[in-house]
Order: sequence, then C-alpha cells, then structure tokens
Amino acid sequence: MTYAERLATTTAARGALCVGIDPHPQILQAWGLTDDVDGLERCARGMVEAIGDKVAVFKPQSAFYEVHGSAGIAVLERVLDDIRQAGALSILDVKRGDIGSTMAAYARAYLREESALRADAITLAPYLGFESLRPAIDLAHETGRGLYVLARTSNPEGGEVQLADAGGRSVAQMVVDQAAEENQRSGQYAIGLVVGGTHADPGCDVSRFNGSILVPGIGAQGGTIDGLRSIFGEATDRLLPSASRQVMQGGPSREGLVQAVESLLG
Ligand SMILES: O=c1ccn([C@@H]2O[C@H](COP(=O)(O)O)[C@@H](O)[C@H]2O)c(=O)[nH]1
Repeated sequence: MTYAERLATTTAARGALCVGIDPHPQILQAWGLTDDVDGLERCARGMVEAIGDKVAVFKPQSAFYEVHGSAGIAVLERVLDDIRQAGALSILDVKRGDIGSTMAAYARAYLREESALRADAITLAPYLGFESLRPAIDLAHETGRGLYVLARTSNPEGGEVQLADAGGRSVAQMVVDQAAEENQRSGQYAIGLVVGGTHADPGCDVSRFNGSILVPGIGAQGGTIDGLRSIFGEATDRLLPSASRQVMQGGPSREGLVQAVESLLG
C-alpha cells in the first residue's frame, strides 16, 4: 500500500488529526517528570499508550530526542515502534535536506524498511533545490512511505525566504508546484506539503494540490481548526492539522489527553 492509501484509511477511521510528540522541558515539568532520558521516555511513550488508539498520525519532533544523545535516539526508535503497534502512522519531523550521497544517507536512515528509525513519513526542507530531495523521493516511492516538504512554515520569519519572488511566483508556490508535478508523474501522491495554519494568507495556492497537506501551528501558535477553511478553502479535505503542546498540555492523565484530542477532532 502507498503512504497516501494508508493515510486515507487511517484518517477515515480515526479522523484527520496529527498529534505532535514534543517532550520539551516545560512539558516534562508539567507532567512531574525529570528532564532526562527517563522523563523523555515516560512522556513520549505515555502519549502513545494513552491515545494511540484514537489518533491517526503522530509526529515526534526529532530534536527533543536528539538533545538527549544516543539514549534519546533509542527512545525515539521505541516511540516509532509503539506508534506502529498502536495502528497509527508516524511522521518523523526531522526537516532534512542535503545533497547527493548525504541526502541518500538521510533517506536510508528514515525510509528503509530495515531502519530502526523508519517512519511512515518524514519532513524535508527543499532549500537546496527541490531536485536535491530526489534520493528521498525515489526511496519513499520504493518503500511506500511519504514526504512532507516545507512550503510555507508556520513561523513568522519563514516569509522572508518562502514569500520571496521566484520568477513571478513565490518560493512557496514553486515548492507546491514542484511537489504536485512529482505526484502527477509518479502516480503515488507520496509527496505532501507543510503549510502552517497560522497565516490568514499563506502566499501560495494549494487549491489544486494533489497530496496531503500537514498543517502545524494549531493551538499554541495561534492556529485553530475552525479557521482552516477560510485559509485553505477547497483544499480543506486534504489537510492534516497538527498540534503538539495543545494536546500534551492535557496530560499526563489519559482523560486529559483524550479530551484534548476529542476537542480538536470536533
Ligand atoms: O512550519 C512548521 C513546521 C513544523 N513545526 C513543528 O511542529 C511542532 C509544533 O508544535 P506546537 O506545540 O503545536 O506549536 C514543532 O515540533 C515544530 O517544530 C512547526 O511548528 N511549524
């Protein structure tokens, strides 16, 4: 099955919501946990244990695991495995982007079936040129995995690069068009976009985009589920809204986490 097919099946059953697993120090403190590998593991795996059967997609943010060194990466491997066991999909938020053999190595790290860090999809930065992502695009197609390419990120600073003119269209629009062309060419629709839910006008038209659109920025950054239709119009049914702190703040109790998920699913 392709990533697009698995995503469609899982979101049809559980609703189109991605929950970020970002165990940063404030969350660990609020959960009564220590800011170390033990706290990281209890928090991240506790999230999947509590709501793994309710959420379609989880998005661990790699930075919060990397900060704890190799032991943190080992926790990330276990979290990715927990997500698989729970029947949910994983998007590993690593925002990779490099050239040639380095990009190929990143692709193999996250997209190969044999990799301990394999995820259903990863996030990629296209700013070394969209075509520099080719090793990841090819491997994702080969292994039935997905890629979310940054088009218009949720942060206010992103506009200085993403809204710059790229020959009569914004850089963000160029990325949208390149991803759409690749999906059309492959027929797998494995390439998604990242477009933040925090801009009244994202500066790119995704109305005819033919893949999934990951929408971070819901909750703590000010984006709302109710506001998505006015931003994305007819693309709204392709959206995968994503919230991390908004859900994690409901923990550590299972009831609090379930309630936070249900209020976002509506
Ligand atoms: O444009 C982007 C791309 C990625 N992110 C990541 O999503 C979460 C957001 O966390 P919240 O607590 O829901 O604000 C975080 O991991 C970011 O690195 C993003 O925010 N915007």
